Amino acid sequence: MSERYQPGLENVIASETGISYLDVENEEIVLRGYDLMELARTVTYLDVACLLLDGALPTAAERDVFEERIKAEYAFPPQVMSMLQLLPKESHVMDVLRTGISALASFEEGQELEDRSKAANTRKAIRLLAKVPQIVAGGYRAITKQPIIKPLESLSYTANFLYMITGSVPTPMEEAVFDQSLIVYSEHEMPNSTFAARVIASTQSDIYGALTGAVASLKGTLHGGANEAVMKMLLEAGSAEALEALMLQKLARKERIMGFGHRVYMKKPDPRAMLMKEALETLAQDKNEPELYQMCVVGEQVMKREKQLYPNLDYYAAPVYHLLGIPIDLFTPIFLAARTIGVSAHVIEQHEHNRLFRPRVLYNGPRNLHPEKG
Ligand SMILES: CC(=O)SCCNC(=O)CCNC(=O)[C@H](O)C(C)(C)COP(=O)(O)OP(=O)(O)OC[C@H]1O[C@@H](n2cnc3c(N)ncnc32)[C@H](O)[C@@H]1OP(=O)(O)O
Ligand SMILES: O=C([O-])CC(=O)C(=O)O
Repeated sequence: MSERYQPGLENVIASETGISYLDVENEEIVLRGYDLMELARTVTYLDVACLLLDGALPTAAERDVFEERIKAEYAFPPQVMSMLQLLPKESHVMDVLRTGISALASFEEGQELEDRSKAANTRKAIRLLAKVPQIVAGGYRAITKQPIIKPLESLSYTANFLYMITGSVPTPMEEAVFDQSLIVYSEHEMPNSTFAARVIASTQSDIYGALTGAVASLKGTLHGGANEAVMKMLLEAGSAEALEALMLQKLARKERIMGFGHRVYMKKPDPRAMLMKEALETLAQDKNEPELYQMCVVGEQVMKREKQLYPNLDYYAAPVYHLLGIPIDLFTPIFLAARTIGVSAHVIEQHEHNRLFRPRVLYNGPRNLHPEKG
């Protein structure tokens, strides 16, 4: 048995994969052979979803068929939505999402839930693509006692997702920015949530269980939960000067600043953050909110100066979502909705080339104790 122990499994190779790889040295996020940043600038989220599931980019006609397959799965079990409506309004939307995804599993018919074949897992991934955004938007509306907005099939997948959240059909520019954010959130090699999903899938458990585990992982502020924390910090500060002061106070108290640092990029920029920074600049101009962009840039400079830390995706995705009129409580759930396809691809791969995850420990507890007799 290897005695090498890496706390947090830092730099440990946990799996072989053909899905994605962070080539930090060359500042490239490789996604099935493509550069994620190039994909985000040139194709749509559904193209990337197809690429993740099938291993190849679709033609325009194939992408249309894929979109139709998703829309054909828009029908949502009313029992699940009624159940979500019973949850207390204080519930975290990630908990609502966890409950909703878990409950959806019970509505798979026949042997479908237990079928681990690639074809069956792909069908379930497509159903999840259709239904997870409805749990995000509808679940939030359910607990906040707002009317639930049903999907509009005449809208694109991405425009409909935003429409179900805000109640307004997005402008082409809003749709494009939101779509780009979904692409950059879609897949990222082996983050904690994907690892959790693969560990669960490795017992031959089903895709819903694996995704439910990923939701629980992604909720934490050291992972997906950071995007909500970022927006709260930006709103609390309210101006560039106040943000600088707030960050310095937090750093003096040895607190972490959400949206900065990354286990893999470490002291290098997260390319996705830079793309969202561009999107924020464009959106801020369009919405006549240049101060928000300026404030974020100042925050970035402060962290570079004080800690040599760069922003991660969550730092710039948060203000983008804010300007799109999305409530903060939905930021992390949207991350999960976008990541559903990446996690699904990993579950499919895990089931196809499975070996049970079962590591060992470095035991540091006592030994040779005995219960007292009598
Ligand atoms: C899309 C995503 O999920 S990206 C991640 C989103 N999460 C966040 O933004 C949360 C804030 N960031 C962090 O907490 C960390 O950078 C993590 C969890 C993402 C990565 O952490 P790790 O790889 O475990 O690094 P670790 O926690 O060992 O930090 C290394 C050093 O950098 C410091 N550091 C790292 N991130 C931050 C931060 N955001 N603010 C302040 N200091 C930080 C640590 O305090 C530590 O300093 P020290 O060596 O003086 O003690
Ligand atoms: O890779 C990670 O550890 C976290 C992250 O950025 C992501 O999941 O997008």
